[in-house]
Amino acid sequence: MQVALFGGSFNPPHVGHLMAAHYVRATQGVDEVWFMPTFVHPFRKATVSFEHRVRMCELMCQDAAGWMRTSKVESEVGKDGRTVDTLEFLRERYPEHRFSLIIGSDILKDLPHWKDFDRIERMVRVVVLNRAGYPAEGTVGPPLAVVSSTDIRERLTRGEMPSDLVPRVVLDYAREHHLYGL
Ligand SMILES: Nc1ncnc2c1ncn2[C@@H]1O[C@H](COP(=O)(O)OP(=O)(O)OP(=O)(O)O)[C@@H](O)[C@H]1O
Ligand SMILES: O=C(O)c1ccc[n+]([C@@H]2O[C@H](COP(=O)([O-])O)[C@@H](O)[C@H]2O)c1
Repeated sequence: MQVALFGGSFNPPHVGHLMAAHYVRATQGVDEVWFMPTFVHPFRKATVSFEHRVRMCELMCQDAAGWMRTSKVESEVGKDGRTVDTLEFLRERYPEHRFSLIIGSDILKDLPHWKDFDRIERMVRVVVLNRAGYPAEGTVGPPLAVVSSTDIRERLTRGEMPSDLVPRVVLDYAREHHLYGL
């Protein structure tokens, strides 16, 4: 089975992530897309708890007939959240799967600070999505969705309800658990 891994903070997950997963499944020859919320972010990004972000991703995946999944693997690797270590762990756990890694073009600038990105490229196919506002060479597909978790958190802080940017089930969960000042 071909699996595309989509790591991120997902704080909260939004329609940009959803569109990206659909795009990859539709065009990149993969059977499944696995969202992998960060447990320890290598750059120490502050977020709501891992459990809340996992639950929001699970809710976002629930309509996708099984091909879109949420993995808690980052909490099992037991290191400092480096993607290369997660890939090693997954390859050992699922030797029968072929993995690829999805990243948005906004994080190309960070790659020099990643651990062993050259090794990652040797281990898996890296699919760089063309994130709207971050044009770069080597990306695939059209610009995707002007939406970010930062913008959503800011809107919520201002008392706006970004119901066109966040899946309804995710927003309902955030409201129920009083996340992001709701
Ligand atoms: N709108 C989008 N289009 C394409 N890729 C995206 C989009 N939003 C996020 N991504 C990609 O999804 C992955 C996880 O992103 P993340 O969870 O950090 O979302 P974000 O919206 O960038 O969050 P924040 O604003 O908090 O940094 C990254 O590889 C990122 O590049
Ligand atoms: O491996 C690394 O060194 C590394 C450094 C920074 C970020 N990452 C991964 O990049 C993914 C996207 O992160 P972010 O900041 O966009 O939420 C997420 O899966 C992180 O674990 C990985």
